[in-house]
Amino acid sequence: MITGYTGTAVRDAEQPLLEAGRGPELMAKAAYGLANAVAWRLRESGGTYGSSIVLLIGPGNNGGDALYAATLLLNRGVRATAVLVADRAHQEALTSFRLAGGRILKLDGRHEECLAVALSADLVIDGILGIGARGGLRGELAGFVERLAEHAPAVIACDLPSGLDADSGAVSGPLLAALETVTFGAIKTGLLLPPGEEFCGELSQIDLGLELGDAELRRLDEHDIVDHWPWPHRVDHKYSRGVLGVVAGSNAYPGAAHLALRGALSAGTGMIRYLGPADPPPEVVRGASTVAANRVQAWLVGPGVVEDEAQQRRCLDALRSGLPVVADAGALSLLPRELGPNIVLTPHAGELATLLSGLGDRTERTDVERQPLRHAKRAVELTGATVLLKGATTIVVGPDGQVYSQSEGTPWLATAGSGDTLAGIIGTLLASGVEPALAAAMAASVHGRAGVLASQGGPIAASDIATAVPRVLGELSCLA
Ligand SMILES: NC(=O)C1=CN([C@@H]2O[C@H](COP(=O)(O)OP(=O)(O)OC[C@H]3O[C@@H](n4cnc5c(N)ncnc54)[C@H](O)[C@@H]3O)[C@@H](O)[C@H]2O)[C@@H](O)CC1
Ligand SMILES: Nc1ncnc2c1ncn2[C@@H]1O[C@H](COP(=O)(O)OP(=O)(O)O)[C@@H](O)[C@H]1O
Ligand SMILES: [K+]
Repeated sequence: MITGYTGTAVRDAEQPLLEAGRGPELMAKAAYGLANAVAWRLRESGGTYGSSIVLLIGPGNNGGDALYAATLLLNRGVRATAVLVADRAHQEALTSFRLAGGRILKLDGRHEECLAVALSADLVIDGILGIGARGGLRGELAGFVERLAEHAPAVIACDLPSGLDADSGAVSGPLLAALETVTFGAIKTGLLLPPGEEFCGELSQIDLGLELGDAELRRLDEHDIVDHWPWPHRVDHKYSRGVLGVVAGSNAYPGAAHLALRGALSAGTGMIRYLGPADPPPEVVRGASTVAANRVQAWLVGPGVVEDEAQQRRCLDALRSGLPVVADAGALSLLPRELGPNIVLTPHAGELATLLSGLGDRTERTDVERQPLRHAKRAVELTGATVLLKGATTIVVGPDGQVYSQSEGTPWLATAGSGDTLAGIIGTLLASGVEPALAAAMAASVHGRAGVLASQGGPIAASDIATAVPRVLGELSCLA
């Protein structure tokens, strides 16, 4: 499992060590880790000795880390130029850098020269701002970084890409996209959240020996899926594995029902009872026409439910049944005011904006896209439900505040019906008794992996995702 911590949590964890006078030791560890990562990249692109790096140095300790790292690299034969972008820089680190033979330039009005130097380097180290940043890059510096970013230089970010909000992943102003972000002490939550995540490149973490409390955010890996997936036992039968009720499809949109059912079947459900006008596949049992007359362990409601009163009534009945429910698509506009934590809502950014606006918080889709975690948390606060916000990175927030961020997918997953199969997988997990936030996060992970497996780099249809899910689970089961 990958865990994410806020900048504040990292600062708090550092505090006792700083008070004990161990600040220089922490910086030395951070710098050593950064220097190794840079050396590794330089070796990959032709060798360390004689190569050149340019450091963009801001006013705080982030710049200090970069300067100390460069001092180590100067001693290994790397040529290094520091471009000071603020009116001050970490003094001791600057002195070490200068004494080791580093060249120093000031940005101050000399953009053309600094740009030319940066573009001639093998690597640019972004040491402008770290967890002390407040807001994005501004003014003259923003203009310089914007111009440099247009040339897409090879960048390693020190702790985080400067201008990215360490806690939320929000991006305001220009940012240098990194090949790699070398982060210190703990992975900051903003590095695992959109939109900032897209600028981080590969993530590596340098251990500083900090004592951290509970993580703010988790990202499940394959071992977590193996540990928590409801693998069937030898003595299981279809009822013990869980029965899922599905209310999906309408006369206008029968296809969504098929995809949701295929998603649920692909994840290994014990049985499905289907309510709606579509013709279900042979593996699916037709349920009694009212929700109350069906014995199930969980419901999946909403895919393809549009302008169909009978189906909408069933969605509402399921939402009020007290059982775990995944509410997708059409069901998101039918929600009762009070929801419990065992209801999983699965909006994309546009649907979340509509949902929040309907609850009195006027929100545009772009607001959600700029700060997805904040808006997903707001939806949890207002509804009491578990919220899965879909996207290239899918975020799950549970009512107890647990946050998951899953990012296994491929952009080819952005295809009609893809969300219906995801809802099906969540439904199967809920029917098996998996706790809702974990069910949603595992489903997002497996859905993403299935997309990658089905795609092999090329386009996919939503049904291909469902076809790939059993293979993904088969491969994962080998790790068990
Ligand atoms: N605290 C520690 O013990 C350690 C910190 N480390 C490094 O220290 C960094 C944090 O250092 P600092 O607290 O000095 O913070 P930064 O290096 O992020 O710099 C913050 C300073 O930049 C200025 N600033 C803030 N927002 C700005 C903006 N939008 N535009 C222009 N200037 C802005 C302010 O003057 C602020 O004091 C971490 O990211 C990490 O790289 C590491 O050395 C490990 C140990
Ligand atoms: N760029 C992307 N990269 C990876 N996954 C994506 C991307 N865009 C969308 N997805 C995933 O594809 C699915 C799309 O769901 P949704 O928007 O509900 O589509 P539909 O309603 O057509 O089924 C979600 O699981 C989402 O996380
Ligand atoms: K930085």
